[in-house]
Amino acid sequence: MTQSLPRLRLGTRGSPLALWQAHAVRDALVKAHGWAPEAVEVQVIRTTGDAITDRALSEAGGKGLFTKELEEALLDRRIDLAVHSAKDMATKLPDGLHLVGYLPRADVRDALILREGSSLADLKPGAKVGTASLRREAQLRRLRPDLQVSLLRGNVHTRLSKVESGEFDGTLLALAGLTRLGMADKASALLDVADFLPAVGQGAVAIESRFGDIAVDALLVPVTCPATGLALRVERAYLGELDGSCRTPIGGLAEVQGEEIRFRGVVLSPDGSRYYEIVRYGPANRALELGLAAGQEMRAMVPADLLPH
Ligand SMILES: NCc1[nH]cc(CCC(=O)O)c1CC(=O)O
Repeated sequence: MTQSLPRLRLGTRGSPLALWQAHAVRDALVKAHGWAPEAVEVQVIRTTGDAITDRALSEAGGKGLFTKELEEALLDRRIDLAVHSAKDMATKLPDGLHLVGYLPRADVRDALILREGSSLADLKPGAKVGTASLRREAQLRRLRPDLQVSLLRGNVHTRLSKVESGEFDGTLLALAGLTRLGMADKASALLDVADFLPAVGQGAVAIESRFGDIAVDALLVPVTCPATGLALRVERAYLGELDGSCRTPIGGLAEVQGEEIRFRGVVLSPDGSRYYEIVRYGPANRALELGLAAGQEMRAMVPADLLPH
């Protein structure tokens, strides 16, 4: 019997990181279903976020910049699934789309990449650190108010080369991204989540589909990681209660331990001088409620100049 190929079209951005993630989803699907590799086609779609390289993404409109064109392709039925870094996704998805699968989450920590040295303490007073993330900037300033933190955008390779060339003394990147690119050895230090919380969704690959496309969704059942899905439900509910516009430094991490979920969230002033933290526990079957309650509690605690009320 001949089969019409491909069975499934995956949409992805074209960055090396995004391609790695899409291929990981393809490989998992092919393995789980015993398909030929050609059964899953990876389609590269350029997004607005890929075209903007000269300013902080928070200034260019924040979340959604890396997903809009992929979501349009999904809605137009040009692809069947979109593969994303969960971290890059807005908390509100367009009508008709939902997240249906998650690969097992990688290490969630941020890595510090230094020109010289092996810990945050090795940066000299006044050293220049580049990042485009408000969350990383604020947490770094909180720990080291003496550092000069400035805008450094671009893909992982660009950022690393600006540290190597001496333009910056250091930068921060998600360890998960470095690892996927085979560059985990570039990490000079890993920042403990106890004093440096990752972004909501960091380290997780999320798969989006059209609502009601149950035949497609069913194909993801054997590849999706339930614990990662629960953690992301908590984190995304928390973030959704707060801001979503990317203009406030926000961190959040849910950890599933058996039947229980532990969530910790932080909000900071951009200069790191003000710091608000919340820790909450809840049963795994109330993940959404846990995230919503954490977000509401945080919102009640944070002054209006940090979070528009
Ligand atoms: N904002 C870009 C982005 N989106 C996801 C990752 C890393 C991979 C992940 O967190 O899953 C990165 C790079 C970075 O922040 O260093």
